[in-house]
Amino acid sequence: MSDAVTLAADLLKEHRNSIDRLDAILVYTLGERFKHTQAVGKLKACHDLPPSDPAREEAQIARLEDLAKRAELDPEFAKKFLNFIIAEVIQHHKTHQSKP
Ligand SMILES: O=C(O)C(=O)C[C@]1(C(=O)O)C=C[C@@H](O)C=C1
Repeated sequence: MSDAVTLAADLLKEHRNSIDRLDAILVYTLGERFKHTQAVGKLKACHDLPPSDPAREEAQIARLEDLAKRAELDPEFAKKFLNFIIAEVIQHHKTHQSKP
């Protein structure tokens, strides 16, 4: 193998190691987030509160778009990602509320 090919292979390996480490952080972070939203779901079910809170979501999206810009992440992607997670949380809340 030429030096250039070896170097490229080493760099690819390093990037993939970083990607695997960051994917693990994402999964553990999401796990932590879902623990909190599960607790919120129980509170909402106990106190007859609506599963979704559009005003809160609006504030969260605005904050995340700002963070994304600072982190050099596409703000549209950040928004879609948060909306995807929140939609899942709302489904969990609804499931809680439908249980007697
Ligand atoms: O903060 C709440 O009230 C939640 O239920 C949590 C959460 C979220 O996942 O961040 C989910 C649904 C709401 O519409 C707003 C936010």
